[in-house]
Amino acid sequence: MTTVKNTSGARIELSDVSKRYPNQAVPAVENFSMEAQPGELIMFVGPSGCGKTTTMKMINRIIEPTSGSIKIDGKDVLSFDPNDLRRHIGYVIQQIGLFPHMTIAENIGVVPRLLGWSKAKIAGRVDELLSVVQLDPGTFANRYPKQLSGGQQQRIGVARALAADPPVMLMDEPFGATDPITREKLQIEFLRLQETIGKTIIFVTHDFDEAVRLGDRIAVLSDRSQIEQFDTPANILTAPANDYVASFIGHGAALKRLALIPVNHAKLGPASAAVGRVTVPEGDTLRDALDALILTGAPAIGVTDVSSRVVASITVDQISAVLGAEAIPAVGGR
Ligand SMILES: Nc1ncnc2c1ncn2[C@@H]1O[C@H](COP(=O)(O)OP(=O)(O)OP(=O)(O)O)[C@@H](O)[C@H]1O
Repeated sequence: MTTVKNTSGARIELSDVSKRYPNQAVPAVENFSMEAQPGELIMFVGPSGCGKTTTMKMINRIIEPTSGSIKIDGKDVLSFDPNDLRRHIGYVIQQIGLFPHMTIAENIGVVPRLLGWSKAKIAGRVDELLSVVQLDPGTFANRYPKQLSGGQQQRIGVARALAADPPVMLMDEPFGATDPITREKLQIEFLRLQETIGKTIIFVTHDFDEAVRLGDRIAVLSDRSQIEQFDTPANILTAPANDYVASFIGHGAALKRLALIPVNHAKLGPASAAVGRVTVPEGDTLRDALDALILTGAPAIGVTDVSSRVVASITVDQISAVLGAEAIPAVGGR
């Protein structure tokens, strides 16, 4: 399960939660139960309309549940004042929602201002958060949102959600509107950030690859937010609970699993067997190694240690062996 890390997160418990919108024959969410541990990054993944967003928005009461209970660190969310609750839960959405007439610094400072922080404390926090999301405070603090790229705006959205250091973050397709390269960059940065902040995060996505890349655990949801499987990415890829989950994973489950396994988990060959100049660092994934082997066409490539010395070699067969009996799917599949 989840690796132990620093956490400033809270436990979230949803018990038997249902939501029926007015005049709807079927509930949007029916008897949903789940627990997220402090510091866990939980992905909700499922097709459009299955109830992911409704389920998530009930946690900060943007949508009120029809029945069931939701607790944060044991406290029922219905016992909070809704505005107070929302100030203590970071919220990041795809449309970003930055205020166009406010500078970046003012945007990030919105919640701290509402909480009555001093100007000096807010300014310090803004600088700190801009650095955390890898934007230079001197360059960006006084710009307006339209003077930033989409990826930069999305980083500001994350910084703003973190401003008051909330224990819980809700993220609704936060990187959905960015191009694939920016998206991957944001995902990697976000993972690095979560390593240090350890929030409890519920993250909604359509994209199974994103769920695999980011999640400590993934909830695969079907209609009415029914949980088809709730487990680690590796377990879901290795043993999908049913045909629904298997079809959601799609083709190339083996390749996705490779993206979770470091090169040094394979039984490597001697450094002397490496052919050509292309190498792969031992901390990279088997997916990276396979890509490099396919790209070069070499029978074996070098594996390097932290000081970039070639210390071993790796072949396609050695990668296959890690996956056991599973065959590696055709090149090009993902
Ligand atoms: N305000 C509303 N009134 C009535 N029905 C609604 C309302 N909001 C959502 N629904 C319905 O509830 C179901 C779940 O919607 P929800 O937005 O939670 O799904 P989702 O999985 O997040 O979808 P998407 O990925 O497309 O955002 C859908 O059938 C939707 O049409």
